[in-house]
Amino acid sequence: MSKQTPRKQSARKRPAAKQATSQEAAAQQAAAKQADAAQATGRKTTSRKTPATDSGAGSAEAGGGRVPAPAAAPAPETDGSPAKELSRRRLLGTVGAAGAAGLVVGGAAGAAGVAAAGDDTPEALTTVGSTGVPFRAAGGGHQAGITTPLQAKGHLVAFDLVPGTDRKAAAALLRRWSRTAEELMAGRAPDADTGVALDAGPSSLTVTFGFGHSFFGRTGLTERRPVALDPLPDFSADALDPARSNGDLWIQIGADDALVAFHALRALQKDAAGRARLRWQMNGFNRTPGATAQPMTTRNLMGQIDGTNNPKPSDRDFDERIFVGRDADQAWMRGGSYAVVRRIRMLLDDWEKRSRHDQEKVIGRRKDNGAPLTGGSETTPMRLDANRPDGLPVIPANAHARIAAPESNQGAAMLRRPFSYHDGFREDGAPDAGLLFICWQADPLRAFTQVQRKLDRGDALSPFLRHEASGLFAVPPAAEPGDYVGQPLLEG
Ligand SMILES: C=CC1=C(C)c2cc3[nH]c(cc4nc(cc5[nH]c(cc1n2)c(C)c5CCC(=O)O)C(CCC(=O)O)=C4C)c(C)c3C=C
Ligand SMILES: [Fe+2]
Repeated sequence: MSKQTPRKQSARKRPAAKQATSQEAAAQQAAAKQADAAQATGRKTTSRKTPATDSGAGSAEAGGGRVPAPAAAPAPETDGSPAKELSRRRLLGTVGAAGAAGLVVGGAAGAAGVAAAGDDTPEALTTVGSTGVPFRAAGGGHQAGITTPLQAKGHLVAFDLVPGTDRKAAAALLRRWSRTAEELMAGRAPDADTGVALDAGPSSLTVTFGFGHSFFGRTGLTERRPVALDPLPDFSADALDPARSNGDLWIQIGADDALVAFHALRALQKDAAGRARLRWQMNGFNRTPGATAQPMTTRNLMGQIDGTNNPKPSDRDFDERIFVGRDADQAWMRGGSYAVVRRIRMLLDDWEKRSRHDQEKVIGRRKDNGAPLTGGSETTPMRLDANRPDGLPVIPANAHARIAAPESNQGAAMLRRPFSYHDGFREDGAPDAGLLFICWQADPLRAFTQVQRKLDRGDALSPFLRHEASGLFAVPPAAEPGDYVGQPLLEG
């Protein structure tokens, strides 16, 4: 990894003499300067309003998309073409993606903030908070949270319907959840708000809804259950906890602010009262946008750059691989995707005892910059056929990246969009930490199951992992204007 440049601290310091001014004057001065800085950078000055006071501007359909970066300078490694730049930034988890929007916007805002503030006013360091993602998409568009850049904080939560919740009651729940998600993603407070996120903007919040296999039996919709939701097979390395696996309904929440993410989790849980009961919940995190000197692919808790060879939205076959096509057996899933969720604990005590050289052979890529062991940079394709002078492959035969690659799996590909997790320490002192592995695909049998079967037969990474929980969810397309998520299933 390239060395990071030291962060600028200047805008945060206040000279002692100025601190002595009256609180009121200081507050007025700060407000005026923040308004100036916000005007200069195009940021919203306040963003979270109660529905009663909000005029409706900024609703998800009407401009609730990403707040554009003022004169967004292209990130350093761009190839310049606007289309490629857009797909590069939109691409989650890959170079320039996870924090791209935040970093570019933040960079511009930070610079303007320092210039406008002089040296006595605390300024927002970035505009991460003002970035919004639309909830709705017309014409069978995808739900947010699939191709959205990775966020810094995530919650995964599964619910089971309570006895007596029939199809009609389930529909009412999805309608209520959709309304709440739309409000929150636009930076507005939902009904009976707790106030937890009052001062924050939408912070790239996404709320993504999915249906589990058991949902269909409970609601009398078994004929509408897609074949692709058939349970995943058992794998030899599984040590799954059924209580933390599957579920009737699944929600993925992601945001670049922990309070915004928790606020959404709590609001959605309260919405479910009387209709669905929490089954399991997991908390995850990723790099904070702007934490690295330049946008780069995130790292996992083993220290590897993780997400490099994800399919890219600019790939010819991206949609076909990741999203359900027009010929799907269930029309309500067209434009949707299937999420496989695995809680994978990392045996970090064992892993960290290995030399960097050994760790690199386990993956087949360098740890510092993610480049394949066959050379080049992170984005250089792996040369799986390259041999060392002694005739052995440069990328070992059991290297994780070799075994998982589409070339080794009849072209199978999935979009990996994980969160790391850390739930304290186990009795033996080992961290209870790892990856909330989430992957998206049009057909789980041909993507996740195909690849996991292969890994399960003995890739070099598996001895350092324990799969502890699992779920498979059908994630329908985004709600059309006026609809709620899953309406074509529940009312079709
Ligand atoms: C069944 C699918 C996969 C599981 C489960 C999985 C777990 C897992 N992976 C890493 C770390 C890395 N994986 C990398 C690449 C990679 N992994 C999968 C699939 C699964 N990984 C695929 C399809 C690929 C891409 C292969 C390719 O086309 O080259 C890498 C290399 C960098 C990258 O491309 O992302 C790392 C590192 C961990 C730590 C883990 C479980 C905790
Ligand atoms: Fe992997």
